[in-house]
Amino acid sequence: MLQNGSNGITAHSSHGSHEHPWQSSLLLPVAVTLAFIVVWATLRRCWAKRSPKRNRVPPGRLGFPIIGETLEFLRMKRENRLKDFYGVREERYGEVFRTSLYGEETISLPPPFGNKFLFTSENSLVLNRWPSHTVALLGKHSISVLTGDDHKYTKGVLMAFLCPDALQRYVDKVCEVAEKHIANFWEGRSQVVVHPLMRRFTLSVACSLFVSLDDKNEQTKLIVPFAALSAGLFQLPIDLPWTMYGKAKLGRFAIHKELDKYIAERKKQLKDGTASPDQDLLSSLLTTPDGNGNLLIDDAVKDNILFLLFAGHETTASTLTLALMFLSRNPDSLQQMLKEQLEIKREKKDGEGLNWEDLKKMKYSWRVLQETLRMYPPAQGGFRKAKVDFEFAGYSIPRGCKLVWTTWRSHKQERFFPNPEKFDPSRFEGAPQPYTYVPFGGGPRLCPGMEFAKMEMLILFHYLVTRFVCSMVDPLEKVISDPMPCPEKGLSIDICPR
Ligand code: HEM
Repeated sequence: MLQNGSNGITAHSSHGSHEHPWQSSLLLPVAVTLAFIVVWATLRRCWAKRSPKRNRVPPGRLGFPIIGETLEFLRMKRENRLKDFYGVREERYGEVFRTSLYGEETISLPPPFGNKFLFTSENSLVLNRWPSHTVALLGKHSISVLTGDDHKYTKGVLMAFLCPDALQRYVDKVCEVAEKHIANFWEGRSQVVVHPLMRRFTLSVACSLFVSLDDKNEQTKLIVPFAALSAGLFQLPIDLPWTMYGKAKLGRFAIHKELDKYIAERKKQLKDGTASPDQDLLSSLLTTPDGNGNLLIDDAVKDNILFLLFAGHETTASTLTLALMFLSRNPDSLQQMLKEQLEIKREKKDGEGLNWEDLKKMKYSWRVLQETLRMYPPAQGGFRKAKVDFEFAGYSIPRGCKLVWTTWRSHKQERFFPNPEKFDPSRFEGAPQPYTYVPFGGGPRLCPGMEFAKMEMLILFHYLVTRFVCSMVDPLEKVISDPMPCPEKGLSIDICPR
């Protein structure tokens, strides 16, 4: 083969002229590029043919083969500039446009009616659909991946555990975890790095309530694997031990190993009566039968506990950290929050904890968190797949086509949130236009942990703002998303007792 190739090239020189070395060295790249273009054009034509009305496919740019526009998307996601990623394309192609993310053509629909459409068409026209490499990390039995009856059953089990009636029973426990956390990691210090501490706190709450795991050493074992899982979740899926994605897979493996232990132990306890079926989420998942009277297999229990521990701590840790950053930068907001929290504290006897009624009074504090979630939503959106061929805004969407909704196409838009770059909790005194404020998603996929997140964040803030005066070490610290938004260096703050 090699010989044939060299003959082909040397045939030129048999005419007497010596070829420049750059001429021969250019032949191969040119041929490869041409082949590339031909394959790419063919693939694009195939896609167009698959759609029922060829001329009504949404316009857009698909970028490079396979990679598509993923690298630009990831870079802008990291820099918190997804507003521009979507904005530039909207300006160029119109409200409904195509891009290519994680190896698949993807259509972006505009808020509010695109969000409404995706949230209300679940199961009839669209299905939830994560990229396959994300599924490999979250697990194929995880609620976030399930559809239809399997999804309904798992959501039912979770909601029994996360509904407001159940949440009221957890307030004491969360207060206890918050008090211990502050005593261990905040009191007696003059400076702390906030984000790792918030991660520790939210993981403690999740471990304690979801799997009754209170032992600090056992909880600590989960911190590194979860950090690896989180960091690799939205990276390019290159599965090597030293890539972010490869490390995330190792993280998942380490978490599953720990969960194997808890499940075996809990099954024993349920059998000998030392644990109850409604003790926590782990017991509920192990003992609640589905419509056919079947119990979940162990892999399904593991995937769901992993997802709950992940979703239940990374998102809230990001929001708590950024809310503290905004409060340090906005003394007026801090004063209003402090006033509200001190009024609640004044009504308490010494050592008395918070209760559900107290949380309802924290209206301004919740607006601070809502505004933080508007400006830096931990979940940038979600993917769906067309279940059947359908039309949207005059465009044909073929069955199997991937669709994306995102917080970034509405949260930072002047027309929905005037002066969108300004931190202004008072904008939540009224309700935002429907389907424009979507940090927790919507429809049947609405985050079931929304009220839980609100409860634990308000409780921690009560203790923090009433006990400490905080100021940022670097007031200009940049926020990056990796994958959740967070100050680049974790937010160092100086603290002193109030
Ligand atoms: C600030 C905190 C949080 C934010 C911003 C958030 C955001 C979201 C979003 C946007 C979705 C929907 C994704 C989609 O439509 O594809 C979601 C789903 C989910 N979240 Fe949260 N979440 C938060 C906290 C929590 C907590 C504390 C838990 C657990 C206690 C939790 C558990 C879940 C679960 C299980 C789902 C999957 C629901 C389903 O597929 O039906 N989340 N979350």
